[in-house]
Amino acid sequence: MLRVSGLSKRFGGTQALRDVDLEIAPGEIHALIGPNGSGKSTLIKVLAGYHRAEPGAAAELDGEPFDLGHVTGSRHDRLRFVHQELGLVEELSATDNLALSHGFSRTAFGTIHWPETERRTSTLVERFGLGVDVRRPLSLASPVQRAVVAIAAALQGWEGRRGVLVLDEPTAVLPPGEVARLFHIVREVRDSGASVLYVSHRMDEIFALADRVTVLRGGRRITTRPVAELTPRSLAELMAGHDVETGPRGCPPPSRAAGEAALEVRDLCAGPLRGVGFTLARGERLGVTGLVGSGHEAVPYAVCGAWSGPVSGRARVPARSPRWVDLRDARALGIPLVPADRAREGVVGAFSVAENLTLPLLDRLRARLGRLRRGREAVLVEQWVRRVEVRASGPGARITTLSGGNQQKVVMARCLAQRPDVLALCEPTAGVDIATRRQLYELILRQAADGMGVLVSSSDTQDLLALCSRVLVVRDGRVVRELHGRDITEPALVHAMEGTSAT
Ligand SMILES: Nc1ncnc2c1ncn2[C@@H]1O[C@H](COP(=O)(O)OP(=O)(O)OP(=O)(O)O)[C@@H](O)[C@H]1O
Repeated sequence: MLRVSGLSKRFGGTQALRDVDLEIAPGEIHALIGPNGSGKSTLIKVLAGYHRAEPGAAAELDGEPFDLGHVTGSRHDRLRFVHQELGLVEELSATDNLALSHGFSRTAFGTIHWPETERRTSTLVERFGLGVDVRRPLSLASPVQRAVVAIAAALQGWEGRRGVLVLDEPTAVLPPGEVARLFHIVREVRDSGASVLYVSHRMDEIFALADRVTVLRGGRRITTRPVAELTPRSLAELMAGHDVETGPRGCPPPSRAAGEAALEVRDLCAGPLRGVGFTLARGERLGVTGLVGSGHEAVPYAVCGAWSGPVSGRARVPARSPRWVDLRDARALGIPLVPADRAREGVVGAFSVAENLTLPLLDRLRARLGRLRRGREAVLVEQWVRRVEVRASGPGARITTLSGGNQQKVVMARCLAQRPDVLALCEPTAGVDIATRRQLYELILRQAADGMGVLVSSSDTQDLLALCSRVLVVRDGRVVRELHGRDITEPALVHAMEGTSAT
């Protein structure tokens, strides 16, 4: 269905793709996998006509050649894309976003037929059953709902067509229940005769969904294999180029501290949350989880002062002050946040790696008369870039030129560089490859061992199993279960989230 050969792409000193070949068969789900920065998004952006390939590349779709050497708004109607950053206009509604690519329905007088346009949007979006309000601006929707709108936008007018639907890490912000729903849609698209190119870091997804997989490393195609011939371990080895541990991580070390509180929260109400309270000990890693809409993801935002809706409750960080703080002024608690939606909330796209990293530290780096001490800034940036192993062309590189996983490391470094007593994380490993995921886990565990309290909200059970010594399960806005140490298992978490019996 799609054949690409000799595809190379360079950005200044970075060779993002080297002579890559790719072939996708008709009706195939073809996975594309590789470590952060291996060139997956670049390949997709060349296919989409956003980047221009270097001379020598050739491509054809369903037997028709097309040119990868030009930048075009839309390469081919039979290549459809859902990009990592989703490509939505968040000030507009789902209806407007879908109409941007496929137009509005018109009345006989040529004016916009709103009821019909909205009905068309609802039909597409409701396949996912997430209750997206098709009239509200997408900035007010949840990350999951925005992902659904992006997928619906790509699927418009697709039914029964031959072509390739390209999904670049569509599940990065989707909780497990929603992933199953997405798989269903992806299979439906395949069964209707189309092919799918599916980029993911999650091995389980590739084994559950894909027929074949192409592995990229360092911008080169390492291999293309039927998934049935591989095991998670052999695939991880092909990705990393050496033997890799892929099994579930053993139980993380128990929390060092008992007693001394790092953070106390009482009567927290925000979004669906109805009076949540907990104490996080120094050195403890406390998880908060639940199904979509349970409210668990509001917890880190609310204690950092980053929740956009009304908040009530009180909290204190005893190491900073014995005083209780009204959660409407939660910023006074000084807790940094690693947010769920990196592109929207985590980085300033127009800033460099260094500027993104030192943004909250400017007071510390200011000399008399308010001038920034560039030398000190450079040393600090260099230390953290090395410590979290950020791969970038240099500290002055614009943050958006880094791969997703490397951007995540910069966000994490920015929070840790503040030397906080408490760190709050929301979906900390979304879009991060296996090796980087392990590095991030180790970094967090090390900081906790030094006494930092860690509050992590995640819908990814792997994160909770690898990081947490205690997990609060939230249902309908209340904590319904508390799991400790070895009791934190995948089935126990799922049963508690869903409110079903474990037997
Ligand atoms: N616009 C750009 N300018 C400069 N360098 C870029 C640009 N886009 C990508 N790169 C670089 O090209 C390389 C490949 O990046 P790419 O985003 O394609 O990786 P990826 O495999 O999609 O990573 P991830 O899994 O983290 O999303 C990286 O080193 C990245 O920093």
